[in-house]
Amino acid sequence: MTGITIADRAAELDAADPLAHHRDLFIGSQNDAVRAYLDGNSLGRPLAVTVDNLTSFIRQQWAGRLIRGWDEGWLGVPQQIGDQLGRVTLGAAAGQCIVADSTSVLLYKLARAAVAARPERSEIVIDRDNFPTDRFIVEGIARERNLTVRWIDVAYDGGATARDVAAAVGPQTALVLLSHVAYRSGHIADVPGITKIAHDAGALVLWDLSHSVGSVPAELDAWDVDFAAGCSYKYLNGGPGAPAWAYVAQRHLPTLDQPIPGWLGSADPFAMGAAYQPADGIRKLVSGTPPILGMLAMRDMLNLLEQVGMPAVRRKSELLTAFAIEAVEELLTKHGVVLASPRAASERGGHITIDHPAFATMVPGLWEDGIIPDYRNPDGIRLGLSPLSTSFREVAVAIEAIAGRLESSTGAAAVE
Ligand SMILES: Cc1ncc(COP(=O)(O)O)c(C=O)c1O
Ligand SMILES: Nc1c(O)cccc1C(=O)C[C@H](N)C(=O)O
Repeated sequence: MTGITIADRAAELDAADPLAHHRDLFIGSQNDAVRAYLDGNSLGRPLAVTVDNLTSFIRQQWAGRLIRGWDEGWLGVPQQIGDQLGRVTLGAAAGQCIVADSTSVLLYKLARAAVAARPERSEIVIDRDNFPTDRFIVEGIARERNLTVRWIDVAYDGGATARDVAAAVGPQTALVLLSHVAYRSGHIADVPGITKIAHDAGALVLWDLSHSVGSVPAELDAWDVDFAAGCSYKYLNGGPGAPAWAYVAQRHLPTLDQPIPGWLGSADPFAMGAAYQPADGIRKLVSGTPPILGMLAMRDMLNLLEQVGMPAVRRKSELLTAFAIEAVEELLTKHGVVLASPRAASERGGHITIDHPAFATMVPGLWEDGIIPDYRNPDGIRLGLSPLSTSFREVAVAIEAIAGRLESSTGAAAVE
């Protein structure tokens, strides 16, 4: 025992954090009623600048330009933000990313397009611990197209590995759908290694980047990824229900056959033509009218991420999760709490999960006390640490609060 408490360590780390001042840019970060917000991996905080930018869009663009706004630039916004996203955090050259729909709908469109591109093959590979929407969509497509789902089992504190995928793929694999960062354990998949294994088997890959985008940098072009999609309301701070984004590698764009051909993804929407003729580039993934208001907040966060740079964001993220693990080991392990996330920083994304049977009923009380993590079945508390808006102090406050509740429920009979 050094005599240094977890709260002291947090204060030291906050004082040494070169990114600490960015926290003040987020509305609510100084609100004392929320003592620790550790769910920015589910819904990021709003940036203050977003209030001004949304207000000015409504006053000047919407009210001022009215229907003329579409011709004057709104139709290009999904692709402009997509290009910025590609440049800032996805490692994707322009023309391959677009903002549209929800992540669920984009995963459906991309997975359907992928299996259509491998018509002679009969299997889709996915892991059993993938986020429910990913699994449900794969099962739905399998039913629609008479395909088989080949499931990969993963460890509770891990995710699908290259070895798992090598054992699962074969001449019948049309598509492998996996998450870059696992929504529960936070495990980072070996995207380039797994993509190569899938390609060597003749299959295509679709990566869900919902839990990495804006926190863990990606190199989609260099990793030779075929398709990717992800949420924008998590580390991209797009706000509740903000539209998702998709990536289609340039080489697939000419032949991509997406299953919801709508007028705004057609080559000449205002020709009001008799037959669907897809647009040339990534715009063919669009089906209907883009939700412009919903995608403006994400642009503000991308501007901030671009200014700070993803390497610095990732460094802070690694320090936050490392500190969270240190605090768990110091305060919670003695109460039987188990880390359900990888220990190696290089294998861990921006959140960690800790398991304990008491967690199933603990989270509502924590929320009432202004400590906001989330609960994930069967017995996990997930601590989501959003690099630019989470302080080390918040991590310490949350883990001390969890320790306090475990102590009172077990009569402080912890094993030292
Ligand atoms: C990994 C993952 N994929 C997909 C989704 C679904 O996103 P949406 O509800 O926007 O369709 C989520 C979050 O809800 C997620 O965490
Ligand atoms: N999208 C969400 C929602 O509409 C309500 C509550 C939570 C969410 C989430 O994003 C959950 C998140 N994808 C997760 O990993 O659990």
